[in-house]
Amino acid sequence: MAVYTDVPFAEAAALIERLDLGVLTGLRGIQGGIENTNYFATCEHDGQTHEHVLTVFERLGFDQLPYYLRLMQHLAGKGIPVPAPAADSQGEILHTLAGKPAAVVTKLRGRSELTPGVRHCTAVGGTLARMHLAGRDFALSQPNLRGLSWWNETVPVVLPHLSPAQNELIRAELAYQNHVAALPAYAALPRGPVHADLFRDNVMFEGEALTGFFDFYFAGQDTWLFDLAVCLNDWCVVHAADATDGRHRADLAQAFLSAYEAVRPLTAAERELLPAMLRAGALRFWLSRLWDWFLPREASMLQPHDPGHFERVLRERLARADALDLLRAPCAVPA
Ligand SMILES: Nc1ncnc2c1ncn2[C@@H]1O[C@H](COP(=O)(O)OP(=O)(O)O)[C@@H](O)[C@H]1O
Ligand SMILES: N[C@@H](CCOP(=O)(O)O)C(=O)O
Repeated sequence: MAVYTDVPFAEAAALIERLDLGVLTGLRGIQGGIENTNYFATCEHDGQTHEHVLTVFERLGFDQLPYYLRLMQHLAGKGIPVPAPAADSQGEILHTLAGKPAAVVTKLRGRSELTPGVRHCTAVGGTLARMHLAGRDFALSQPNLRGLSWWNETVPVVLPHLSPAQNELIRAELAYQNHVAALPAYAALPRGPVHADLFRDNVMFEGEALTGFFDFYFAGQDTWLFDLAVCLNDWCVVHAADATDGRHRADLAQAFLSAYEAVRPLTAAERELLPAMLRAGALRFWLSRLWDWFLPREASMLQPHDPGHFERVLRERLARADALDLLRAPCAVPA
């Protein structure tokens, strides 16, 4: 559980009232998450009980946050299932709590599915493609702040903590990703606002029905293919306690890709660069997990994710050409 900032109840209640969300009756720190402080806020409004999520942003500042919150507002307005930020009477959706930026968003129903099946992957793949298309006319722009520039800055910071073999792997992969980013095929990739962290724990389901994507606070302008690769690395792998090496599961990967392509078929450049982006997705999360592990912040309670998992995923993507061939195979696109 990550609760970096203890929000006084009275301060939260005043914000809830200002947002016309009723009377705050409960405020519970949320388990899970590593980036921000999150609370469930229970409110009584017109005799009904509603739940919202109150987030205090720990690393992101007032400059970057409008992008994420307006993106959620934009997507929600287009019917994509994402939490909608609550606005005050002036239309402002970015607020201040305990001296830090804060937001209140709608709580999604259901729970995350950590051992997804084909139907879950189908639902996420299709919704991801719809989200990409819905983001095309979003007016604001902000780079993916955990993209290549950040990798170039952060690899030297974590290098002193790595073994010689890890050192060699991460430097080689960084060099490869810089090379890929300079390719004409990379320049040709379609792009727009992407979630960039759409892991299993950032999607809610009721049974097999998807109720929404959340945690947009790593979103940014990037290639749609990178977003897809991040998902394939997390959703479509063997989810077993004894197999945490990131091997792809063909049925899940094909279901995810088919559903995605039923909405938006991949371009030739995307097919060519999917293996490179799968590696990029693995590097991105290996690096951020190393950074969180070796350079932790103060927190009331904090469980950093295991960096070793994404080191294994990266090694797996490098070693198993057959897994990449599987993903490059043409997918059935309904007429
Ligand atoms: N809009 C939401 N609806 C329902 N639950 C949410 C919502 N936002 C966050 N949560 C809950 O809070 C937990 C932590 O949120 P998350 O955004 O992943 O935190 P962090 O940004 O710190 O990584 C999630 O696992 C989920 O249970
Ligand atoms: N998904 C990332 C960590 C980001 O944390 P989140 O709880 O905000 O998704 C990872 O698994 O390393």
